[in-house]
Amino acid sequence: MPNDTTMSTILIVDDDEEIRYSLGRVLGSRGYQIETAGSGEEGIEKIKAGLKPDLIMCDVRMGGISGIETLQHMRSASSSLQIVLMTAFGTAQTAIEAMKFGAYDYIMKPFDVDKVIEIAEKAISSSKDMKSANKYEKKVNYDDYKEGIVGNSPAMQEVFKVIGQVAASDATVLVTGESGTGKELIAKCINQHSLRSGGPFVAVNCAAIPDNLIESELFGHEKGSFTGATTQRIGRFEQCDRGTIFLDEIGDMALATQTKILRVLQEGEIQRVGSTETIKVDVRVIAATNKDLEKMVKEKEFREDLYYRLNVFRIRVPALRERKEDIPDIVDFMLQNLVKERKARVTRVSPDALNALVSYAWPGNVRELGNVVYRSAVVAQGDAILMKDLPDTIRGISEEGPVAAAAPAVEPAAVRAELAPAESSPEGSDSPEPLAEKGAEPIASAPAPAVPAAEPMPISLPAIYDKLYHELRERQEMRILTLIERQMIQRAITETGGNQARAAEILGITRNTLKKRLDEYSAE
Ligand SMILES: Nc1ncnc2c1ncn2[C@@H]1O[C@H](COP(=O)(O)OP(=O)(O)OP(=O)(O)O)[C@@H](O)[C@H]1O
Repeated sequence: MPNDTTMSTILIVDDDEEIRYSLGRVLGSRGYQIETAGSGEEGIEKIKAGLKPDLIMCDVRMGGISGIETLQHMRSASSSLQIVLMTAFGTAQTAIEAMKFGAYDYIMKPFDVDKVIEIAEKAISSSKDMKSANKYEKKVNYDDYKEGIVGNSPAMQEVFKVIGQVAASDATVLVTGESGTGKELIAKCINQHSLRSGGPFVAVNCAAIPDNLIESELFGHEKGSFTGATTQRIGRFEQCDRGTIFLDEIGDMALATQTKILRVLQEGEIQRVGSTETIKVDVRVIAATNKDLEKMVKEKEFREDLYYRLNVFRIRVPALRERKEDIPDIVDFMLQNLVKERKARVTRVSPDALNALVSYAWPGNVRELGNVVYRSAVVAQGDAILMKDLPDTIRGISEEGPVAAAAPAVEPAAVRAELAPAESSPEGSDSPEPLAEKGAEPIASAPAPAVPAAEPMPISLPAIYDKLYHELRERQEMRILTLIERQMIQRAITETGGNQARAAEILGITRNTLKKRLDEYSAE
């Protein structure tokens, strides 16, 4: 007998009286209160009349409106309702539709009694989690954060004060902090509040550009100045005349280029590569680094004079683990953003999931948090992220055993926003047949190719892979899927140091399939 089923009600919607009876008996014997309806319309009427089931088990094919239509109606009536669809005719289309419109699960008739009970128990427990997440109110007013920087912690308030002090001046600012803490956001914010806000803001990641190209990138070049310079090129400094240039990862800049940056700061002029002509530029420089520049100066890896020039004002952005109290607000802000920008249906986080997010150490800082929130919103089935939707590392489960939390969790304050339309929300789905085109078994893990602006993510992302699989198959673009699959396989091989058994395990395919694919690639 499951725990605490006394208050749990299951509504069975099926036009087959026998199914209503037998399912009702099985679930009733587990202590659930059973309600039945002989059609989708009758089910909807019962909900309208005030019935509040914890779970609806609904047939897909019925006389009158279909199970999918019933699901859509009921979803819009209550976001925490869990709905399991049942069918004797399992097609890929129906399964995809069911999950897309937010079914908790999809089961085939004839039923395996144990399976039905297991699904019902899980769905009801998930419904309870969602209800408990319901009482939380929206934490942040999205429109108050036009700059996209959220943070009420004393540490971030200090950062905001310095931004306010330096913004209006033309002073050079050095922003320091670990990767993903929001240094670029802060640079943008300084620009927005400066007298140059109408001018261009150009960000250059110095670490991403090879040493031999960085000067041409920053200062431009003349035609023929080096092999490959077939046309004249205007550099970033010239492009952002009267604006602000953000030199990210300045600690990775070669000493020769550092000298030229110093000249811009001192003289306000540049020379294109291959030219002796000096060009005046009016550019404010904001630089950022996650390196210890003082140490680099001591070790003669960074020019001391440039360091002093850049360090006129310094903003140190605290790591996320130093301002855990900001996490609920940032999560709320990110979810509101997902609802707004991507029509996500997830608007909340259950208290225990939020607690786990707050407890985690976030080595990748806010960027990592953003990736986790997005990933979890994709796999979440209702309108709330639950504990089960979080990656294992955040839940404290890793291959090495539980992950130590960096600091005690703050009181879980959670997040709530207005209900968003569900149509184009990110879907989680149990793909019935990924890789079916090739007659192989599904790959259950993937990087995050469906997330345009996201950063590199762990490779175990079944829901995103599945979503992509169905979308691409619908558009008959299996070639793209093949390319993605290839990337996944290569990444798994690299990450496991060439261990095929482990790579196959991560990818969720057999070793034979992996071998077959690798043979195909090497035959090309
Ligand atoms: N306080 C914040 N509130 C909301 N979102 C934030 C905050 N700080 C950072 N982000 C988000 O986190 C991501 C990383 O931020 P950003 O690129 O500014 O970090 P960074 O420190 O410049 O990273 P890197 O050192 O790798 O260049 C971005 O998507 C940004 O919008």
